[in-house]
Amino acid sequence: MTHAATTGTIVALASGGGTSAVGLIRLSGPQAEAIADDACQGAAGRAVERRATRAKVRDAAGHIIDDVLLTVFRDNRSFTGEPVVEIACHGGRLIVRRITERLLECGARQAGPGEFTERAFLNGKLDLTQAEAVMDLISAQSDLALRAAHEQLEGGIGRQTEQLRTDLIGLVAHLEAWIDFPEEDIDPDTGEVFRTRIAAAQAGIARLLATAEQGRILREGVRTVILGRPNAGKSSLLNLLLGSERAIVSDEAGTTRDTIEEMILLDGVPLRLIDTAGLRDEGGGVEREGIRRTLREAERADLILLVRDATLPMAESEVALPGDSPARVVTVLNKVDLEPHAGWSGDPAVRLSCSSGEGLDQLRVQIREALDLGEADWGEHAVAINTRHRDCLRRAASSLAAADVLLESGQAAELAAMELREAMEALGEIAGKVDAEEVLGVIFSSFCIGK
Ligand SMILES: Nc1nc2c(c(=O)[nH]1)N(C=O)[C@@H](CNc1ccc(C(=O)N[C@@H](CCC(=O)O)C(=O)O)cc1)CN2
Ligand SMILES: Nc1nc2c(ncn2[C@@H]2O[C@H](COP(=O)(O)OP(=O)(O)OP(=O)(O)O)[C@@H](O)[C@H]2O)c(=O)[nH]1
Ligand SMILES: [Mg+2]
Repeated sequence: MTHAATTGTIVALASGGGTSAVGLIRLSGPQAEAIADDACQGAAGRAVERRATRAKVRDAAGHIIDDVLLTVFRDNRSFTGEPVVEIACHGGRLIVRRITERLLECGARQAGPGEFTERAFLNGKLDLTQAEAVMDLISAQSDLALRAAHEQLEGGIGRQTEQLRTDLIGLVAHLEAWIDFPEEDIDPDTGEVFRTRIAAAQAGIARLLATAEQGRILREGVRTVILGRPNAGKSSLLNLLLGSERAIVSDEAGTTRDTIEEMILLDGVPLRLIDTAGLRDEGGGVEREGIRRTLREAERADLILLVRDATLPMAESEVALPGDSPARVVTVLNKVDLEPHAGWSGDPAVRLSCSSGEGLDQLRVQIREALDLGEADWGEHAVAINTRHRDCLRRAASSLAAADVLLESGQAAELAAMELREAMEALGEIAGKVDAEEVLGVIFSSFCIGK
């Protein structure tokens, strides 16, 4: 989102950029209706609000640019919370360009990235987590990701963090009143009561933080790295899981030189599949660089599919996994359609033939099990925080921990109050609501100081 002051009446194409049956151009700002009237001979002013109205957009010389449907949103009842006019035109590139140019000529300016949503935020229609959810909705690649984005758009995360912040406001108010007005008849809660309330807030933060991993998976996919010796069938496995011939497969060892990434859905869970260069000790130049990249991917993996060749004895590189990756591992014995090597030993999770597809269902089951994505975690109310929320929550958690230590020592109430305010501020950043006046409001309304 832009952070420049957002003023004036902005215009932008709201629909996709290519050629389509209909394109949607949005105008938002104080002059939206007047500008649309200029371009459409008063049709916007005559339109009933929120009702599609037929109109013609004309250029300065009076020539028709297009036959359109206008929708006028008045009294700030709109997505952005300010006057909006939407123009549904024919979706040709030239038509869209000419209409946009005409609206610019009539006094609109081109919107910056995210500026409509930014205005919705500034006008209080959305909090920051909801604005982020709009972006998540648009980029969702799976039904689960969509559901999580909808949950966030409904205000789930904003509500939860605001509740935590409200609890802290009460706590800070109480603590500061106690510090500032020791002679007043304020119930001097003992440090223990304060600390119990801090512990409750910490538990709430921990619950939200625990969804970060799920949020990352929803947004980026499970990093699934396909490892194995050259020619084991790694690229064949990528292609099989994808259902298309994405990677080059050949009987020449060392075919894949650089990593290849593709997203797939496994029972609705997004996996980012990463095909790698085969691991072996010899080889030089390009191949060695390929192996270096493979090792780096292995270190960052959530899941490793270790592909072994059933027709060969186990190689040195297959005995131990490279590095000390924390990833789950599923061992796949490939080429089971061929005569197995007599000396093959081990207990693979899956016996697979990339050539025939035999064992693919079993592989899916094993991946699902290795990921341990219980149904409950991915159910209806999938709240999943993003990295910005995580960073704010971590800051809040460390301030709360500091406040707790100070209160435990029993003598640094002022410092503890400062830490609590820091925690509140960090929480407030999540929904974009930071307001120091609120604490004062609570002090004076609930404690009647100076009566
Ligand atoms: N034509 C069109 N379709 C769209 C959008 C849009 O801006 N225009 N949206 C853009 O993302 C999404 C829908 N989101 C919207 C959210 C709020 C309001 C709105 O008019 N809010 C008013 C009135 C509320 C009501 O009557 O329910 C308000 O909040 O005051 C409109 C669309 C997807 N589809
Ligand atoms: N019979 C049989 N051949 C297979 C199977 N899977 C792969 N192959 C063959 O094995 C050879 C190597 O397959 P690739 O998928 O290119 O192997 P890779 O692990 O990606 O190899 P590099 O990229 O060189 O590391 C090709 O000739 C494949 O057709 C299988 O299940 N059965
Ligand atoms: Mg390959």
